[in-house]
Amino acid sequence: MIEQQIKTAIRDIHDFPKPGIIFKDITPILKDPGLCTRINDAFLEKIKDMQIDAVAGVESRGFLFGLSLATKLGVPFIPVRKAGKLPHTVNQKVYELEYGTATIEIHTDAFKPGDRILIHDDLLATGGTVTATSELIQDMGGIVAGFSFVVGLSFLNGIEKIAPISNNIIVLADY
Ligand SMILES: O=P(O)(O)OC[C@H]1O[C@H](OP(=O)(O)OP(=O)(O)O)[C@H](O)[C@@H]1O
Ligand SMILES: Nc1ncnc2[nH]cnc12
Repeated sequence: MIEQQIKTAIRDIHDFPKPGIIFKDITPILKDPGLCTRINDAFLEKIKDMQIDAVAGVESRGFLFGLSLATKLGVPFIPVRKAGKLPHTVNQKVYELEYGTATIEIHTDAFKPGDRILIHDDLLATGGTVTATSELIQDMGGIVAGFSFVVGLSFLNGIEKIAPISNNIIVLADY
């Protein structure tokens, strides 16, 4: 089963990037092309009835499967980047982190108003990053069609945070 295969591949790194955090390292997945293909296929099977016009992937680990999903679906990929990285004109959203704030940006011409967008990231923790992404997409006239994650940390209640935005939430491996 795909969930078990993902969990077997992922390694826990204790106290990274700071004391007390157990970091879910997905890089062993990337060394296994067969597993990457099965992850893509699992997403595609769950996404197929969502009528997606574009996939938005969140920097940086959201780019890994986000682009391959968009390519397989035959739709555009939208890079959602941290402030100052995108070269063309941008719209931006400032959001709260555990301490301080962060800013994400999307190119102003990344999609059309009314487009149905799947937001993809490698991991759902508190849901702060994808909530800010959703708000930015909605401010720009897009519709959040759903979310997809390789990993979910359900003890951080991210699903409760994002469910009011869209109930189409795909998590392949839940902790
Ligand atoms: O649900 P949240 O609490 O918002 O946390 C999840 C986000 O945190 C990680 O990204 P990070 O900021 O570490 O950046 P990276 O992908 O560039 O490593 C992860 O890839 C998600 O984007
Ligand atoms: N525990 C964790 N492991 C990997 N990425 C994360 N992003 C936020 N929390 C994380």
